[in-house]
Amino acid sequence: MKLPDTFLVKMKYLLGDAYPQFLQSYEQPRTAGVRANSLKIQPETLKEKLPYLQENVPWARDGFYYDEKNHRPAKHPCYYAGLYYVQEPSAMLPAEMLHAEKGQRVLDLCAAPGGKSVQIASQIGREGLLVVNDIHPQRARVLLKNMERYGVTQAVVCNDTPEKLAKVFGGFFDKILIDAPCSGEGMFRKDPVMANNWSEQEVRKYAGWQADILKAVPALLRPQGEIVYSTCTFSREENEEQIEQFLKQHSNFELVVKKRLWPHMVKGEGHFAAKLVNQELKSKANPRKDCPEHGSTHFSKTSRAAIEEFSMQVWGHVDKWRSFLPKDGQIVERSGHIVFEHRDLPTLRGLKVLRSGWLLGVIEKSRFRPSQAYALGLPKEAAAVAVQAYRLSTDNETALYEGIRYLRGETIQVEGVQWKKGWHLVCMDGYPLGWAKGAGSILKNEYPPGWRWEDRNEFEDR
Ligand SMILES: C[S@@+](CC[C@H](N)C(=O)[O-])C[C@H]1O[C@@H](n2cnc3c(N)ncnc32)[C@H](O)[C@@H]1O
Repeated sequence: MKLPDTFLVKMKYLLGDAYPQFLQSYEQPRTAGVRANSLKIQPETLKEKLPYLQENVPWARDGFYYDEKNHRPAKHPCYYAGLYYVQEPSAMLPAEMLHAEKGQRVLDLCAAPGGKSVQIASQIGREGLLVVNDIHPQRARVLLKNMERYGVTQAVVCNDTPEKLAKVFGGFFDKILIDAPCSGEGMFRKDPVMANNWSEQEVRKYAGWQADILKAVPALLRPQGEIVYSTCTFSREENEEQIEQFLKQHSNFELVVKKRLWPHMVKGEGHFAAKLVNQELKSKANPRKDCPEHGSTHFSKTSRAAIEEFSMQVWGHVDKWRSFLPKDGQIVERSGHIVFEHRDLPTLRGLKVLRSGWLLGVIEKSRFRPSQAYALGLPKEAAAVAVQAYRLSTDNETALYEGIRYLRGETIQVEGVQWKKGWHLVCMDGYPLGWAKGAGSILKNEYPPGWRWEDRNEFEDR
């Protein structure tokens, strides 16, 4: 692999005696990993489903290595059910270091495509509130889809600047992850194109962006709150020097821990992560909004009746749909969209928001049409008690192929089976996968076009 000369000179200076081992690491294959989505499945159960998973990633409880030459985990129906994320093992470190707790309010500031966001979502569970943001509109859309695929029900997906977020979420967050855009030196083995694009000028450009992003962070954090700053690059300008500069400007912050993952020392690519804590006990400038006002929202009688009719079809009871909602929130209706929103959410006016909460579905001609996000955010129990369901399994080749046919959008027909009218929940191994509509001898496929099984997969992480 050809690496830029100036990069090698810098690395030699940075690593000293360890430089030859570092160079040797480029002769080794890159590493690949999968992380169980513990919102849906425990890592041990996932290992039973994907027996080719190897040992645990040492710094990530839910992460496993796998051999990417022989296996493609993203080509499996359970991947479409959101049971796991394909993620480079070192990229699992920052969210692990952030260590968010159940019920906390967390911001993932530079979040797309969302590998770390999904990891944080598992930590805070269905009681927490996760705001994820990315400045790039197209990447923010992929981020939204990933949040939906992984069944994150308590998320707000934004596409705005850190400064604008700070105006709305002053002093709001318990924890913030800043997984900054960077020159990607740690990813050269994974993505050699990045090595071709590297220059010292690029490093300086990213360092400037990182400093700008960090400026907005203190205003977003509550007193005693914590942040993790991370990159997948080696340069001091983008790592230690950013932290030093930040600490100089904000004397109330303290560095708690700093970690580098080197490809010659661990089984993973290069990464940097540092955790800082805001020592302030009280902030007058940014009082935490504990009593948020909600915008004018309503849930009309017609919409309620429509969702009850749907609930009757799928679960045999008009009120059953309510039992699958998280505790801390309310149903809101905006322009026919039925959304479950977290109780703590402030007014988001002025922000570019792609989604605030869990989109259950839309009202069309007085009928409720469930969303794909609704199916994937439902707990396993909702599939177990469904009275109208198409239950698929990965147990044998034929059943597995049936699942793939559903994911490709094909109409379902099973010899001798008549499907009741109305909505059916399609499940894979007991996990919700999507919706279909009964119509006598056929089950009409309602798996959305933008989500279908394709050979190339836009969701694979870097
Ligand atoms: C390293 S990537 C994030 C990877 C992501 N955390 C993950 O684990 O999937 C950095 C992201 O920051 C975004 N970005 C760049 N400048 C930004 C800014 N000023 N504010 C917010 N996001 C920004 C980029 O679009 C990019 O998606």
